[in-house]
Amino acid sequence: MAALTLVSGSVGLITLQNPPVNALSSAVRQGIVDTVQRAVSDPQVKSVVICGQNGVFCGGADIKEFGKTMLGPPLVPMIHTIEAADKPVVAAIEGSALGGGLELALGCHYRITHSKARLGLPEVTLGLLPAAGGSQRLPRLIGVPAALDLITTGRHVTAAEALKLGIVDQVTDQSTVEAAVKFALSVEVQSLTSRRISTLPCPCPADVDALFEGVMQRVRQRGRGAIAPVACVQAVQAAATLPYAQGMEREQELMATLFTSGQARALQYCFFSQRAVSRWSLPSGARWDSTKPNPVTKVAVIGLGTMGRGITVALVQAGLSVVAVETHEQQMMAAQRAVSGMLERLAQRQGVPLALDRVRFSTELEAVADVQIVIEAVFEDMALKKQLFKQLSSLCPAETLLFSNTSSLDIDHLAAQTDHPQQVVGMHFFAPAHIMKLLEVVYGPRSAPQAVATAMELGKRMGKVSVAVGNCRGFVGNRMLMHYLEEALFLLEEGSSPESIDQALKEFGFPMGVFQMSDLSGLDVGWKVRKAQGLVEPGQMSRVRQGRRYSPLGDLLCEQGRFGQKTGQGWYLYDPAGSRTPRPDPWLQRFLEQYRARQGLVSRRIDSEEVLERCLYALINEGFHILHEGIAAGPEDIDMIYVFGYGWPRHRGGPMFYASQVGLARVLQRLEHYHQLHPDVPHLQPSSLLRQLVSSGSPPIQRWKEAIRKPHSAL
Ligand SMILES: CC(C)(COP(=O)(O)OP(=O)(O)OC[C@H]1O[C@@H](n2cnc3c(N)ncnc32)[C@H](O)[C@@H]1OP(=O)(O)O)[C@@H](O)C(=O)NCCC(=O)NCCSC(=O)C[C@@H](O)CCCCCCCCCCCCC(=O)O
Repeated sequence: MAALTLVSGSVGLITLQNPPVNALSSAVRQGIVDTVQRAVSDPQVKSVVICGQNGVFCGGADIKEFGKTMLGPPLVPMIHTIEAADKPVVAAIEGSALGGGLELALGCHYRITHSKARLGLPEVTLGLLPAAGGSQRLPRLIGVPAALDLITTGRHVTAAEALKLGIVDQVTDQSTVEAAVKFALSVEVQSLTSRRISTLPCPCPADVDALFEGVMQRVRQRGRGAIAPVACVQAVQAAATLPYAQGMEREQELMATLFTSGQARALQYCFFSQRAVSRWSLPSGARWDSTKPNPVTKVAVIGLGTMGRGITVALVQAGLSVVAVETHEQQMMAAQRAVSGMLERLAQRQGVPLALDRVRFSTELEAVADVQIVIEAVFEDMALKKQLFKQLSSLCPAETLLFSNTSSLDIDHLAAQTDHPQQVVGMHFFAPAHIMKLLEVVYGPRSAPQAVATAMELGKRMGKVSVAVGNCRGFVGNRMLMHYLEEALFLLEEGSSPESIDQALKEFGFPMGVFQMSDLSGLDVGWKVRKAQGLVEPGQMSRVRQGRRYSPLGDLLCEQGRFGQKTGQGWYLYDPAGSRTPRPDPWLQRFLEQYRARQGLVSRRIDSEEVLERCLYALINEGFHILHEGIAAGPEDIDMIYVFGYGWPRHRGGPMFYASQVGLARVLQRLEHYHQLHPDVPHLQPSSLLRQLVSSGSPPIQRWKEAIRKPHSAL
């Protein structure tokens, strides 16, 4: 909806009314068309200001309408009518002007912006392009290079940058609407000829062809198979080379391809899922909207290795006071230097004051006695963590929350060491903890809802996408990953190579393949976990352990001291040790040949389809088990964990969304096929939830939750 009022005697003020972000739903578009028509034909109105209700100009087209029958007036002619008006139209931008919102503002003759507003054309992040004239008007207004940057990255700019680029005409710290009304009064009699952006020529640099070639190459590389950035470049190219009307035709043509694509559906699913996971619920029925988090100002971090340092930095950046504890003097000094350096670099990069005074370093555990939350980040060793939780329980007041940064250890065992198990929650950060967006918040059966609410809120303050998950071995992310890794090893045994497996996964859209990833994180990490599980038998080649197929390949490499990048050798060669560029290793090829010969394995050719099916469907199948057990509340939770923590290509929506796009029946059929071939691999046996969903007609992903009847903790 939109309302028209007359202000200051001659200004028609149009207010968009569609909370929370004034998205351009069909009703809003109709409201704009009606109010603009009334304002233009009203002789009392000499100029027009368009603003948004509640401090937000407009968040763009209503994404919820995509995929449905489009009703109401279309955006393009609506914006053309505004631009063609013979009375000056001023956009008063507060909060956000994004996507169609900015396109609407570009159709206006002037733009006045509040200093705290953000502007941008983020359509590419939704698998689209700015198709309400944005791809044609923005380059005409700010030039091709700057427009290419904004449109292909979707990044938001501040009001100050928007002014510098020439997107807006004025920035104000005061009331934007008042400033816009004043401005409108001042331009009522001025000519509008040079203010209609669509009529302007598109300023191009001399080497425009080379520019497009370079940008196209970059977006293809960065996009890892995403089609929208490529279409964005093509649309801007049309602006640079064609008259406006033909450019618009090209914009619409490119949009038509994107609009119905699977990638757009996946990216829009990610947009809503990212927001949905903050609305957590527990099997007990406790929920985000009925549980208040504790107020938090001071947090302690114990253990200042790589993870502890990253967590400390993230907390300081969130504005919290931090007590950072490392009981070994020398390690504490090294950590202090490292954390200070990280904070200094971040302050410099972000142009904000250095906040070193918010961290106090200590070697005394007693220093944590007055904080509201303790985050334990010591070495991943159950005995060590148990002992620490026992100490913390006697040291801290009953109301202190005790969080453990663990990637796989049982939260219930840690809670059992304390007098107040309801205060214990797991916080699985991903390295580097001050950069990676994902946080798994792990609740046990005894965790209090308030403790979970506080952990989720803390994650949000640190800028994380926090996902609440139940307690089980590996939680959600690592539990699924285990089968992905195992399948990759089995494929090696059967004849594949690290290079061809990694290549297939990179072509799928992962930033790196499974073997490159293992080399980066260190092969010794998994080795330690397998040792703790009793799976490692030094020097042994047996391929059945604990009653199921097992590949000792990783253990054999570790026994040779090949731990990956840090030792210069792993699945690849790194020269010098610590270098990040993997090179195929002829030694490994010989080693695999000898291994297969000793095991009596006949090598066969394995294509990329099999690599993807075996690795990804094994991972997805575990996702269905996790959903069935209630460890994750819904498929969105799993998908956001994979998109934000494991490099799953966002344009494929996450593993569970991908399964829904491939078709559940197809996934089930392929799993059945591979399980028949490999009956000693239990993780290839299709989950009963998958079977149930297929037999109920493969409902859309939004309706899977209806099939999961009784969620519960696995432990
Ligand atoms: C705006 C924000 C920055 C605000 O952030 P904040 O943190 O304050 O709040 P939240 O993000 O939590 O959001 C609150 C709430 O609002 C929902 N929401 C936000 N934005 C939208 C939106 N645009 N639409 C709908 N809903 C929105 C959000 O989901 C939250 O609700 P929830 O219940 O989920 O908690 C921030 O929200 C933000 O960044 N928003 C998105 C901004 C954006 O990306 N905008 C671009 C939208 S796409 C667009 O504008 C496209 C246009 O360029 C062109 C459209 C032309 C269409 C023409 C179609 C032609 C097709 C032809 C094909 C024909 C094919 C054929 O059939 O042949």
